[in-house]
Formats: sequence, structure tokens, C-alpha cells
Amino acid sequence: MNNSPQPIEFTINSGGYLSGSARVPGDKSISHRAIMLGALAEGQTPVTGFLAGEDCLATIAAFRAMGVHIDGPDEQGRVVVDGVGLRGLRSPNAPLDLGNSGTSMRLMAGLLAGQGFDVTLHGDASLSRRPMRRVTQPLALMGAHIETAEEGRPPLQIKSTQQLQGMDYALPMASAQVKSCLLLAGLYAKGRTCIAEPAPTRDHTERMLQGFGYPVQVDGARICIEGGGALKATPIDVPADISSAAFFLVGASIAEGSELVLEHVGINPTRTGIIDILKLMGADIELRDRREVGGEPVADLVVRAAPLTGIAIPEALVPLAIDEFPAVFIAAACARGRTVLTGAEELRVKESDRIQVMADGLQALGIDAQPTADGMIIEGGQLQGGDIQSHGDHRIAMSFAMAALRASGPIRIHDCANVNTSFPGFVSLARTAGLEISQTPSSADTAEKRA
Ligand SMILES: O=C(O)C1=C[C@@H](OP(=O)(O)O)[C@@H](O)[C@H](O)C1
Ligand SMILES: C=C(OP(=O)(O)O)C(=O)O
Repeated sequence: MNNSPQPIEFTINSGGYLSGSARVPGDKSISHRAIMLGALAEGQTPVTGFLAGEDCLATIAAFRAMGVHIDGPDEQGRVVVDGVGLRGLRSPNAPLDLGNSGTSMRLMAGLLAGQGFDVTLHGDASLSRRPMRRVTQPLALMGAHIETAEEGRPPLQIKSTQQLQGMDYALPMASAQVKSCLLLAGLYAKGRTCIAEPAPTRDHTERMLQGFGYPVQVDGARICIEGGGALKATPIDVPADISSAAFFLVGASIAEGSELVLEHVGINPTRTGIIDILKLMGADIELRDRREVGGEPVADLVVRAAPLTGIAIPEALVPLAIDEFPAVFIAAACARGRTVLTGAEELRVKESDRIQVMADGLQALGIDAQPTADGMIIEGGQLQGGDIQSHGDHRIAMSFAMAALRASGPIRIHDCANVNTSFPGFVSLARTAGLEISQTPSSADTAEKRA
């Protein structure tokens, strides 16, 4: 985990294009869930394609600290989880450090709320600023006892509770993390837990529970689970993360002469908002060889450069592309005309305030980008070179790296160490695809200093 990140900077020369083929690392959401459900299952869960990024490694470390034997990940992303069953976790000796990962903290809050032992969850400076009442309040309705720091921020002190109660709950915001948190608590609850979503969000938890043989009833926007069952171990094949592919979809779309194949990308319909948004802007993206892998749809994506036009982004697509907006904003800056995003206030409570930080960065590169309470208005134009503050947010750093393809001068991006939370190997993969990117200190220096 990245407790004292090195001050890593990216420098990207302007111009160029992307070509060849690439497989980006495994899906972060699915990798977290594979460890969590594998740990609670009966039997051994073999995982392939696991994302060895710091967020998912933090989830592995947390379950090891609760007595779960986990082998890996090895170089090929293979992990084997020896499940301990729903009642087999042990009280950890120390607070669990979840690093930068909101997903780990919110899902684990639900999973641990009914365990019958005390446990504390904490994380880095960014995670310590993120709102947790969205999970602690509904969990309290189920009978959980969780104390937070001021204003509902982490750390979370979860007190021993033997038996939660099922409930009916309407989510106040479209959040897969809150939905998943409550479904995982529902495994430990008496009776049924039903969650109603205001809009569809990623459904990996529902799919994977079913893959582990645990019934989940999905009726439109209402998802129900009955407590007291059992999970049976099953192999998980993690597809490449569409959220990581997104940087390359944007990069290849904006850089003339690009043609890039992104292999084995997860195209679960609750995640493909980025493809829909880019296509509405005029992008040339083809889905080849669609197939299903372990309950999740997958395809190879072929993307070619195309002239983009600004659009009003349909609000229904917002939850389906929630992590991709930093990249979408770069596409909008390179498009002809105006792009307007509304209904995306959730972007303000991610690893950084992604509306403000992206607007600041775009303005630093000479683009007219006006932040609003719930989105942004961007006038496409000529990007200049310049300095970008990523505020330690991995997706901000990777998005501005792609902007260099269309900038008139080099771009230097500060505070990039957290790219390793979701995309280890980003710099070398981007370089292979054609981006003239370097990082300081170099990865070799960084590895030496950490050793
Ligand atoms: O459930 C998940 O794995 C995630 C849900 C989303 O968060 P919210 O539920 O807060 O929208 C997303 O931003 C995050 O990267 C991963
Ligand atoms: C918001 C993100 O992750 P998390 O909430 O897990 O920190 C992200 O990866 O963009």
C-alpha cells in the first residue's frame, strides 16, 4: 500500500498517436469482490486476471489480517482464496488500512457489520475525507453499530453485532458501493434485505453472488437477498477494466492516425457509458468477438481516431460512466463545440473533487471549462502544454497524460504515485501504444527506494 507515496511526476511530449494492441489490467471492482466473496465462500476460489493494483492489494491484506489464506497475485494475476465461510473470519489484531480505496471501505463496512467482533477501517488522506454516512446510516437501520470521525468521515469503528435485521431501503443516490455494502450486510441479516436504486449502477456484486450460488432476486430497480445462506467457491476470470481502457479510448479517438485494439475488456452494460458517450460525440469504436467470461460480458475494442463534436451528455449515462468523466472531459476539450455535463455531483466526492480538479487542469491548458454544482461546461479548443496538479487522483493523472496527444507543448503532471492504485504499468503500456511519456523518479528508482 502507498502509505508514503514517492512524489512521482509524469512528463508527456506533445503530439503522436496510439497504435497496436494492448490488454489493460484487470477490473478493479470485480477484483475486490472476488477477494471478498472468495473469503466468505466455502472452498477454494481461483482467480485469474486479478488487478495487482494497490487498492485491491489492500483488500487482500485486510482479509489476510482476518485469518484468510490467500496466495498471490503472481505475475499472471493468479490468486487463490481459501474461503472460511460466512462465519469464519477472525478478529484482526490491528485496524485495517484500506489505503486509497473507497470500494474496500464501503463494501467491507457492510460485510463486517454483523460479524460479532470489533474492527476499525481506515485509509489514506484522500479516503479519510470521503463521506461514509451513506453506508453507516442505512447499516444502523439494520442494527449495526459504527462510529465515525467528524461529519461521518473515516475511520469507521465497527462494533460487534451478532445479528442484523433485513430491511427495505431506497438508495438516496445512484451508488454501487452503497448497494453492495447493504447486500453484503444482508448476507448476515435475519430475513430479506431489499434495495431500490434510483438509477442502474454496476451490478458486479449481484452477478458474482449468483456465481457463488447465492440467490439474489432482481426485479427492475429492486434487488433483494435473504440472509443465512452459504456461498460456494467458484473460479473467477477478471476481464480487463473498461475504466482503464477509457484513457486509451479517448487517447486514440483524439489523436489523428490512431488505431488501437484493447483486448478482453469487460463490457457489462452497467459499465459501458463511456463507449456510448464517445460514440455520441462521433468516436469510431467497434466491439469485436463479444463473449461471456464467468458471468461477465467481454469484447475486444477497436478504436480509431475520429473528429469529435460536443454534446449534452444524457444524465442516464452518468452512473454508467461515473469513473470515466476525467477522460470524457479531455475528449470534450478536443471536440468541436460545447459539451455540457449535468447530474454528476457524485464526482465531487471521489478520490478528489473531480469537477474542480479537472476544470482547474483544463483551464491551465487554455481551455474554457466552467465547473457547475453537478457537472461542467467545456468549450472545445486548442490545448496548450503546461503543469497539472492531479491532487493524487489516479484518474486525473492518466486523463491529462492522454491530453498531451493533442496539446501544443509538453504536459507535466504532479503527484502521480496513486496511478498504481488502479493501473500498475500505465507508463510502460502507454509508451508501447505510442504516448511519449516518462516518469520521475523512474520506476527503477522508485522500486529501489521502496525496497
Ligand atoms: O462498486 C464499485 O466497485 C464502484 C462504484 C463506484 O462508486 P460509487 O458507488 O460511490 O458511485 C465507482 O466510482 C468506484 O470506482 C467503484
Ligand atoms: C472512485 C474510484 O474508486 P474508489 O471509490 O474505490 O476509491 C475510482 O477508482 O475512480
